[in-house]
Amino acid sequence: MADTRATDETSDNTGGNHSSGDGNPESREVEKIRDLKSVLVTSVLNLEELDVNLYRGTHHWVPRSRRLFGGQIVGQALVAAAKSVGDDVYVHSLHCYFVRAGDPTVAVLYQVDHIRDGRSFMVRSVRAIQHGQPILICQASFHKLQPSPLQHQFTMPMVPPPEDLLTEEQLIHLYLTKPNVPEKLRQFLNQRLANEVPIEIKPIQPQPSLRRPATEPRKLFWVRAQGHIGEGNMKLHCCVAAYISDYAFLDTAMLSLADYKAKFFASLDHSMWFHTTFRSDEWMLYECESPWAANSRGLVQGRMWRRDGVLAVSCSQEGVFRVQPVNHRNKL
Ligand SMILES: CC(C)(COP(=O)(O)OP(=O)(O)OC[C@H]1O[C@@H](n2cnc3c(N)ncnc32)[C@H](O)[C@@H]1OP(=O)(O)O)[C@@H](O)C(=O)NCCC(=O)NCCSC(=O)CC(=O)O
Repeated sequence: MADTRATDETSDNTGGNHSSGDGNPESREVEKIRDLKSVLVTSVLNLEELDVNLYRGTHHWVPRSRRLFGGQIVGQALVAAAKSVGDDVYVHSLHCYFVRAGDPTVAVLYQVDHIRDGRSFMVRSVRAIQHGQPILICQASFHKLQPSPLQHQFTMPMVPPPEDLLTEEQLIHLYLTKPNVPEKLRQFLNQRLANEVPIEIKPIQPQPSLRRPATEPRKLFWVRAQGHIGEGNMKLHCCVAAYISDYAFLDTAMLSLADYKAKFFASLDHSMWFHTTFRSDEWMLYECESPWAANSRGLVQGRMWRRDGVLAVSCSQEGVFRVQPVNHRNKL
């Protein structure tokens, strides 16, 4: 299982032709959009400095739950923490609790505490605040680069390259061209299309219908930030990865249960470990699995792979799930 190649990349696990664009007008349109600077950089993660160690963040996309997207709060908290450290240290891990639902109608304040500045490691604590109360507490630790001969990593799963797969959006368009799509499902899918989440996803095994069988709680998809970010700013790529890592992650735990839907679900905590350099605006394979669920909670673990097979980020999260049976006759 272990691959001692670790961070020195040479091969590409996905095979296939990796040139972007296939000459058709739709692909060219997508490439044009990709030339625009990512909204994650221009707006979502662009915090306003209010005072020393105090920042304000605003929102771009809000999920259907009408509570703030957890990835946005974690990403913004990491931006605030990273502003308080020098350019010679990089975030290597963060650990957060979502203690209250975020209110999408007001901005979020981020207050940074300097916990410790050591010789190799620096630790920061960030509180995200709305209405005078914390909605998230986050500890982030930063490390100087200290190369070592101790190196290993798991091997990236073999999957088709992103160029051979359709985006979620393209899959939905394709599905909607079919005759006899139930009205409720059509409405649901149209809502998905209206979603302005600044992330692109290409599922490895798409599930086109709401009515899916119970499966192993594991899924794989290619993911990247929408728009251009560019090389060079590793701090920023880590903050964008924090945003991305919470999207479509927690529902992995629901895959083992068919014929139920989550009446209420929310992430309780979120942890990340950053292993090496990567580009969050380039395709990364997100491997998500849930080793356990019971007692109205589920644990999910994720690995983000660079497409050359290097393990870039590991994540884990526990969520609360209140489920109820789906009445298919009414829904479809
Ligand atoms: C996790 C918490 C809800 C825990 O708070 P409480 O202990 O007060 O909550 P609670 O359990 O009493 O209630 C939560 C909801 O469950 C309902 N509820 C409670 N007991 C229940 C039961 N036995 N059966 C069915 N439902 C029940 C409540 O009415 C309420 O719904 P109702 O509220 O409808 O009345 C809170 O800490 C919180 O909101 N944290 C923030 C979580 C978050 O926003 N994470 C990031 C976004 S999620 C994300 O980003 C992932 C993603 O979207 O993919």
